[in-house]
Amino acid sequence: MTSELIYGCIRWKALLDHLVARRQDGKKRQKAAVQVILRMGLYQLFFMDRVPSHALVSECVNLAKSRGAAGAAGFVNAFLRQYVREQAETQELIAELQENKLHIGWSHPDWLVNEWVKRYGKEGAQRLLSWNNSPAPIFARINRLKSTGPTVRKLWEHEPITFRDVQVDWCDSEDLAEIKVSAPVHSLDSFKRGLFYVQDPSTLLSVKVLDPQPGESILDLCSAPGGKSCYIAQRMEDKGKLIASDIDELRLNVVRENSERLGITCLETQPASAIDHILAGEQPMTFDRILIDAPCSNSGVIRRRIDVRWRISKAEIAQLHETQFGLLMKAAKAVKKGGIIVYSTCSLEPEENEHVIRRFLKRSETR
Ligand SMILES: C[S@@+](CC[C@H](N)C(=O)[O-])C[C@H]1O[C@@H](n2cnc3c(N)ncnc32)[C@H](O)[C@@H]1O
Repeated sequence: MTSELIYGCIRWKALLDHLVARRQDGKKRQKAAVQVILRMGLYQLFFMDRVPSHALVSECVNLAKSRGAAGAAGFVNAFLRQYVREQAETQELIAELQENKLHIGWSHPDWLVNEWVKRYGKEGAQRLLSWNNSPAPIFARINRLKSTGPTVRKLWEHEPITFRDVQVDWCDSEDLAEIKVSAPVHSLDSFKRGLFYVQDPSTLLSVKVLDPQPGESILDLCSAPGGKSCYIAQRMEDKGKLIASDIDELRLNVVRENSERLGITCLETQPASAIDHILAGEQPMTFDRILIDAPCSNSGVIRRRIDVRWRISKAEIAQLHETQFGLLMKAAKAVKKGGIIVYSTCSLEPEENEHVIRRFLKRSETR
């Protein structure tokens, strides 16, 4: 309930702030604490059905009193009560905003919505915006290096976890399940024993395309926290050499923890600077296959990374394009003749995807 309230207020911030602002009569914004309390009240009223309206109003008033905004308690009370009375009209207003002012109605940055409407049309953009605002399920990938799908499912029957099978074209259905856990995932014995990894099925697609084979040498250039590296190791049957690299050395610790928990032995972590060093040598080491799971705006995973929409900007996307292009150039130096490079992002923006590839191919043609 608490996390739903926090996530919901972040997701729907622009719409909730619009509902606050239209009652302000041109006055200045509320104090930060009051604004947050109003958002929480409105979110519960319009998006959660578990809290009776009288209870949420009195909770918000108490919060104002206990959070140094006692002077605003009367205002919070009157403000929320008016919305309780006008609940039906406000629902209609929200539906109208979702049709005609998409960035407010679906609570996304204006510039991003404009890009998506241009690219996907209004209906396509609305579907994407609505998807981004729906809570994301949790998935488990079974670790075949330690167990099998049926064995792990049997064990789960004795743990606080429910599951259902998941079918995708690019993965064996035995390997995937959607899970609901009523305790922290890391407290489960099956998790501690490394029998599964929490991972969205979409993240496995680039590894399937990479098609790593046992005995090969593979470089994962941007590997932290290790989701794809660990799946690469599984597909290599833990045989061969897998270098998991990243610019962030602290996050490489997490790759090591994950790979140890999953019982992987073919993986070795290396900071990005070490890869640069290897490539600068007289006879640089080269790899059969390289994955570049590039740092990106994450505009394609806003459903899961709920704060991303309020952090990304056009300028940042342009900067990311440069980093992504640089990584592709680095991979080109490190791949064996006839080897394979897979470039993937979690972004929907062409600047981070096809524009990077086109620039790379154009440059390669002229060499
Ligand atoms: C999308 S995440 C990788 C997710 C990872 N492949 C997984 O499946 O768990 C991108 C990673 O790129 C790393 N990164 C950013 N700039 C980098 C660079 N110039 N060289 C190498 N890694 C970089 C970030 O630290 C981040 O961990």
